[in-house]
Amino acid sequence: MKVILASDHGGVNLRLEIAEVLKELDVEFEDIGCDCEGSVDYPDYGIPAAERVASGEFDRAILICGTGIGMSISANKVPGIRAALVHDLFTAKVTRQHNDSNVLCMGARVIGPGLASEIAKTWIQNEFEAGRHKNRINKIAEYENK
Ligand SMILES: O=C(CO)[C@H](O)[C@H](O)[C@H](O)COP(=O)(O)O
Repeated sequence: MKVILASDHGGVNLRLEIAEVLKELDVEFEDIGCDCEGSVDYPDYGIPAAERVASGEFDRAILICGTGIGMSISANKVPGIRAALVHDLFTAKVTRQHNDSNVLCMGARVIGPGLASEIAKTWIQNEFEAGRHKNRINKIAEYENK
């Protein structure tokens, strides 16, 4: 699995923690920043990362901003992206099993690094269950392709 990792200025420290988690899990990843002291705009990182998942270059993305909301709104504008904003372990698991989410968004101002790391591990390690959930995802894709 190949993962692309990005954040705005609000998510830099948490992004570096998540990079360590990916190393521990032996997951191949590219970290595209930001490498910022000052303020940046989350769409400038979230949209390119999501596009690189949609194109097939990466399997999944993990995107972090202050709340995770800006990143999730941005990523979900890219056709083919199913970005999930997650701050607990239950939805980290279920969004993989039911939604086949290909982008995980978290808010560095919402949860601490311990929980965020567990969420990232859970999200990386769970698989899509398909079955009835596939029909639902297909309906989203059909709408997107209208
Ligand atoms: O998009 C967001 C809010 O939903 C993110 O949390 C951003 O990181 C945040 O808006 C950045 O805020 P700042 O005051 O410019 O640091």
